[in-house]
Amino acid sequence: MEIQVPASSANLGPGFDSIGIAVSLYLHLQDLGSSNKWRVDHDLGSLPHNQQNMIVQTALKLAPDLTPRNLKVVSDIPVTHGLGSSSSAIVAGIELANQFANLNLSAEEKVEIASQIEGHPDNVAPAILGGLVVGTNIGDHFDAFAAPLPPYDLVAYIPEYNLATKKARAVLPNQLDYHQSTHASAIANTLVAALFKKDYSVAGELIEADEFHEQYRSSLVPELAKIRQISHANGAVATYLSGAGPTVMTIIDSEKTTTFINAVRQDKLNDRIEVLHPDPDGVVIKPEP
Ligand SMILES: Nc1ncnc2c1ncn2[C@@H]1O[C@H](COP(=O)(O)OP(=O)(O)OP(=O)(O)O)[C@@H](O)[C@H]1O
Ligand SMILES: N[C@@H](CCO)C(=O)O
Repeated sequence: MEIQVPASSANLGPGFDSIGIAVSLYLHLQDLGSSNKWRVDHDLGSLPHNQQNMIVQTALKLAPDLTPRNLKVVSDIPVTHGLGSSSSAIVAGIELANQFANLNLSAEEKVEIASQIEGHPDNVAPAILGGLVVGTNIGDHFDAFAAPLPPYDLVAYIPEYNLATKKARAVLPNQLDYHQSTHASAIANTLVAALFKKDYSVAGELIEADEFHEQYRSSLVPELAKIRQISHANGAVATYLSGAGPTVMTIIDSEKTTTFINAVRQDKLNDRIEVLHPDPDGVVIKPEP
């Protein structure tokens, strides 16, 4: 049995902590059978190989008596880079418990549990449901709704350096001025309407009008301003900071992607670039090959 979880790109500008899209990079979790203690094979750097691994920790939160297993993780999702690596691990752990403890969780229950663990639904909800998702917590429960899939390429510029979400949240202000917060919220509300109406010209403008987080984080990610400028010159829909960064995401018509990437390279921006697509499926269970 293999569990496949997509990466996710959160915020889309003003959708801070509430909007995210599943994208075509994947974490694959293979079950290699039961064991006397938990073992997680992976080549993802310093992440734990034992019970402390976030995937196992999440599974044990749901099913504390789960029999230990040998697991293998293969993932294209860069860790601490703003593409939802922690959410992919949490969702894989929930699915692991779901499968081996026969929890029979519905998709809604998985979103609820994953959002409680992560604290906000913007990465976990698309990683579970697939596609573009808008959601938040109301009281003690989470609601999430799927919006139409944008028919564009998502070009991820992935700087080499890491940026932990904790560090990128620490630079945010403790308070926002009343008028600034109502305007920031109005921008986000109008973005959601434009996304559901598939008016991507207006949506692009609103994605770049964020007043919640990018201005505070931009000094941590100098590539954001540079790539935004290049994307404007190349007719992109919008460029935004993916999740907490440092990945910079550009939404662009596929016919313009190659020219845009060439322009990025000409500007001596030499880090990893991935041309991604919205993932419509979310977490998927695959039988043994
Ligand atoms: N494949 C994995 N297996 C186990 N734990 C993981 C895995 N990927 C990520 N993690 C955990 O998630 C942490 C990174 O989470 P963090 O929220 O800082 O970054 P991110 O999820 O990649 O970015 P963002 O939330 O901005 O999209 C890692 O330090 C590790 O603890
Ligand atoms: N909405 C979150 C996404 C990363 O977890 C943030 O920007 O901090």
